Amino acid sequence: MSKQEVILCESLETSLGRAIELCPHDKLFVLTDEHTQRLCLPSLKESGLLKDAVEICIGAEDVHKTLETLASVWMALSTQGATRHSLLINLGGGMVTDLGGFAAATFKRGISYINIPTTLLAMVDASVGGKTGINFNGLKNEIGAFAPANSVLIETEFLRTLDTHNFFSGYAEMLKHGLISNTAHWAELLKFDSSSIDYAALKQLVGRSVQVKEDIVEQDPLEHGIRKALNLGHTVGHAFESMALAENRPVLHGYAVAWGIVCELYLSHLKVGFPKEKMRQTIQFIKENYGVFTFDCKKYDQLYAFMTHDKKNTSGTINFTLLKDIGDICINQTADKDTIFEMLDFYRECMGI
Ligand SMILES: NC(=O)c1ccc[n+]([C@@H]2O[C@H](COP(=O)([O-])OP(=O)(O)OC[C@H]3O[C@@H](n4cnc5c(N)ncnc54)[C@H](O)[C@@H]3O)[C@@H](O)[C@H]2O)c1
Ligand SMILES: O=C(O)C(=O)C[C@@H](O)[C@H](O)[C@H](O)COP(=O)(O)O
Ligand SMILES: [Zn+2]
Repeated sequence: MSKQEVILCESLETSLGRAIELCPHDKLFVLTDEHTQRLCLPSLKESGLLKDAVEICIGAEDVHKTLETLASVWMALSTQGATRHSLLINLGGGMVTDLGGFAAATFKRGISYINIPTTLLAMVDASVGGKTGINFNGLKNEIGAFAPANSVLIETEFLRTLDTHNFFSGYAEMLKHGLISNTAHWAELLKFDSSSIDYAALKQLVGRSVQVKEDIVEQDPLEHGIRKALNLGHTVGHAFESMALAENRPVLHGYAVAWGIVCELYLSHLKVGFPKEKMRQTIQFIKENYGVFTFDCKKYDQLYAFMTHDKKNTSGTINFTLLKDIGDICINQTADKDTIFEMLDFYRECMGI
């Protein structure tokens, strides 16, 4: 898989002009969602680089990361003259870069695309590394492909319009990157002052966080091994997210991951000795900033069933990525049903539900 270019932009206009030049094309398309069309596209159009672009706009949020929305993007490309030599620019959060990336990967068996992430989560995680796809059959990212963008252009100025909930959603993936990298990065993340954001400092943090992901993806682009580190918190987090979708109370991805990290740090402590004090500090940060996903023990079997669909699983065994310590990653860890239920008991006890 070709290594993609990830740029922490000083000038988005300059970086975009160069990225477009690197992708010779016959027609240009720009995919936004209904919010990024209003909030992010106008500043991009001022550059003149998109003057001939065909705009495609889809509904916002994960509830639109569906086959129906994907088909609408395929239809727009097909009816508005896209060819195998056309170029797609995805301007949005992870929903847009996941769905748009998969649309690009599948239209005429694949066209080039550029990601311009506009949420914190997309900047540090979703837009990088080539995981694309949609939710299907009530399951997160059930359909998709590994298809990296040609270029990823990170412009942190877009974060100035991002609401607090979505800021913290992305921050959860940064916390995950801190936990899988080193104690200094983890400690820095726990003490960031989110009440009055220093955007220059945030840009540096974004750079460090996306580098953690880039380094892992470069070692294992197709998730045969160490890339499973990036899935810390997701075995449980995706089950929470799928249950929330099924109960029509959708939660932001990062919140599900944060609550999943509570569970999987407990499992890490129980099975591979993750230090209790670091677990306590991390859980305290999550409790203070992420609220709680509520369910009772009658839901354990359904959560367990969701976990059996996790793409990391092999031969029917639920797979977890755990930590012996910060930065000390244990992939391909398993737990029996009783232990998983004990983990869910711990979550409910420590989150007070
Ligand atoms: N492919 C990957 O490696 C990867 C990694 C992490 C998450 N994901 C996926 O990413 C999705 C979550 O991404 P997300 O959190 O970016 O959600 P999102 O794309 O739904 O964006 C969240 C909300 O923020 C709005 N928004 C976007 N940019 C904005 C801006 N600059 N200012 C104001 N509002 C803005 C959007 O319109 C939307 O309403 C999930 O589907 C998750 O599964 C994928
Ligand atoms: O890039 C990866 O690898 C990740 O696991 C990043 C995750 O934060 C992201 O949510 C990803 O979409 C989850 O992958 P999945 O294979 O569990 O769907
Ligand atoms: Zn994630």
